[in-house]
Amino acid sequence: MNGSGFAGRTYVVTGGGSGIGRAIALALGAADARVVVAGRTPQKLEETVALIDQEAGHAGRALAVPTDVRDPAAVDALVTAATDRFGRLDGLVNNAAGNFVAPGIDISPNGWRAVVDIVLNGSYYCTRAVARQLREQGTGGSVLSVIATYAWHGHPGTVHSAAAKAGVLAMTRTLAVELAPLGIRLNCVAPGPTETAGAGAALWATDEARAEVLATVPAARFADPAEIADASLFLLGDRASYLTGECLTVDGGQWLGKQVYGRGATPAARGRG
Ligand SMILES: CCC/C=C/C(=O)SCCNC(=O)CCNC(=O)[C@H](O)C(C)(C)COP(=O)([O-])OP(=O)([O-])OC[C@H]1O[C@@H](n2cnc3c(N)ncnc32)[C@H](O)[C@@H]1OP(=O)([O-])[O-]
Ligand SMILES: NC(=O)C1=CN([C@@H]2O[C@H](COP(=O)(O)OP(=O)(O)OC[C@H]3O[C@@H](n4cnc5c(N)ncnc54)[C@H](OP(=O)(O)O)[C@@H]3O)[C@@H](O)[C@H]2O)C=CC1
Repeated sequence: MNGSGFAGRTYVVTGGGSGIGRAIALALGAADARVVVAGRTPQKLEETVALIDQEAGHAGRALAVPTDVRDPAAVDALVTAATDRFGRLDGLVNNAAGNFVAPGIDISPNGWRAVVDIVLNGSYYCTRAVARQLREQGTGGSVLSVIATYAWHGHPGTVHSAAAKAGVLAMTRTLAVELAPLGIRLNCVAPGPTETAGAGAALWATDEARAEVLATVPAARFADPAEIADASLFLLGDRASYLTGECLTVDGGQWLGKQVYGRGATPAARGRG
């Protein structure tokens, strides 16, 4: 990725201690960016930092800042820690999320709040804090939010997450217009089912559930987190310099392949996956 424009830039990645967030953090590090990873579990963040340092061949390219994105004061402190360490910011990846499968009618107010606070409120607090820093610097920058296709088609069993991801998409489109004069671009990436421990535990914990998910994907496989990271770096970086308020779907055709009549319409559903 040399020559991609990331060298020397600094990006905050929430949920950077695992799964897709770690893959994005590693891809940024490999592109010579400086990376600040934030999440609730220090050990997972330090592992990501060690992997970035290992790839770079030296320490100092990455920083772990334990942060709960639901706490606006902690998010402000995250941005302060990042700028104290690296001098400036260039962008943000809103990747942190929480999820579980339950009928909407049975989710407790606290369960609803847990997911919406992380996904929607956390993304807003982080976007606000980073955008204020970019405005102060007068440099512009780029914000990417990781959402899901059910932000627009909905999905039974995850009403809290679908509603929160839809909110993040609306936030992105709104702020893309408000912040364009400051040179700040905002976009979303919507992954399809991606092989991560977090999503596996939350959404397809059994072999049967996993097979059901796979049957919905025309490409007949899960995504590798590195494939989501590739698309993410495109949206974050200069090759997407005139692109704002958009959402790039990276789902192996899953949502377009939704069945509207009886028999399975995808190769996997027909047993050829
Ligand atoms: C296509 C896919 C797209 C998206 C993929 C992803 O997002 S993958 C990303 C996947 N990665 C992750 O999800 C990783 C991060 N996930 C997490 O941190 C947790 O799953 C969290 C979101 C619940 C937050 O945890 P926390 O420590 O802040 O909170 P807590 O433990 O105290 O619970 C709060 C409330 O939620 C309730 N509740 C919880 N589970 C269930 C359930 N199964 N059933 C019903 N309710 C449930 C719990 O009972 C409580 O309510 P109560 O009893 O007080 O009324
Ligand atoms: N994997 C998939 O199939 C899909 C994933 N996505 C999205 O991709 C993103 C990454 O998911 P994935 O990598 O699969 O799952 P993970 O569970 O690995 O990632 C979630 C991350 O969010 C962090 N996090 C959770 N709560 C908070 C919080 N309150 N404050 C700060 N960080 C928090 C977790 O770290 P910690 O617990 O240490 O805080 C974890 O690193 C999410 O936005 C998810 O919705 C979208 C579509 C499909």
